[in-house]
Amino acid sequence: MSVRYVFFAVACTAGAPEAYMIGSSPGKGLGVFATQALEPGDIIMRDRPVIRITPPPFHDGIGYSLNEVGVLLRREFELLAEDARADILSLTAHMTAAEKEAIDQLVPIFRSNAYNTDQAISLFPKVARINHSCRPNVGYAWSERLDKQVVTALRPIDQGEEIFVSYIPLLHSREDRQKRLDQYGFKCTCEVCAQDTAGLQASDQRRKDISKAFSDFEPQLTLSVPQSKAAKKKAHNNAKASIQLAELVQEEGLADYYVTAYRVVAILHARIEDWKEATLWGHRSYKLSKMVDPQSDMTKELVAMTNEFISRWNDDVRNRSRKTS
Ligand SMILES: C[S@@+](CC[C@H](N)C(=O)[O-])C[C@H]1O[C@@H](n2cnc3c(N)ncnc32)[C@H](O)[C@@H]1O
Repeated sequence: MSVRYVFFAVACTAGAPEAYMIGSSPGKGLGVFATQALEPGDIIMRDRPVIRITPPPFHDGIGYSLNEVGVLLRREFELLAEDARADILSLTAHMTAAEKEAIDQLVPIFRSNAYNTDQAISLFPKVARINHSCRPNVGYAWSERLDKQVVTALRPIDQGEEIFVSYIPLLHSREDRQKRLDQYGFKCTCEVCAQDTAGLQASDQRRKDISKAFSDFEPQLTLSVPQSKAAKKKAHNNAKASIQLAELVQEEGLADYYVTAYRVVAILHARIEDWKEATLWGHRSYKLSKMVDPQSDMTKELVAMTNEFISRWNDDVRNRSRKTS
């Protein structure tokens, strides 16, 4: 990838060199690029919020009152030092014609760049430079303990490759994804959206199939083992089909969804008491979940669940060896 790098704001402190730099991304303004080859699980950046607000009440069908958000933002902004204010005002924002005329552009800046962080909404000056892709290569998680947003590689990334997150849920057709991205004011030209018609149709179909499989499997995601003959047969078919789901997610390169897909495969194999496969997929899901957020409820659930599968697998092996001896 040939990119003309624009070096700026690369903090050079003692310790490991930064794994990223901010540079120009053709057609997308600025973007974030890997300064070294990265492996899944490598942490790319930890960024502290420059502004964090607890949002006003959310009104169904309307959303947040922009006036109320504006007041909260202005209050926080006024407390900041000059350079922090300049950082915020330099961020890219999609604005309506009326907003362009307005003196206060904090709301559109926040809307285009902020992330949900537990009960709050936060603006991170470096994370805000990460562009969107419908096939992102990094994940992110808010760490209350560190007071930072942590960005982690989800798959191998080459030196110089651009880092992409996803701004939207991805299990939708290109047309539907574009509708959601309209609020950011750009037409997505990521590697998925830039494919030819045949490639796009295949991608849309895969995402539709993945989404359908997730909702079809949802009611089956309990750890109780089916008892009737018919239910057992269905559970075997589901376990088989869940492997196809994991393969489909991998084929589409949806690294954001690996944890969820592998968890489904693990649970559906537990329902047919295939403890070896349940353990294998449970481990896969856990490892990826831990990379992005070691403290998340999902990671904790996967530890407990996979340990249960291991213990069942152990029992199975012991029982079998008792029978044969
Ligand atoms: C959160 S900012 C990302 C950083 C931004 N490129 C910058 O220069 O500061 C979001 C804005 O980046 C641009 N952008 C992000 N992803 C893009 C994409 N896939 N294609 C085109 N523009 C994109 C859009 O202008 C969008 O409103």
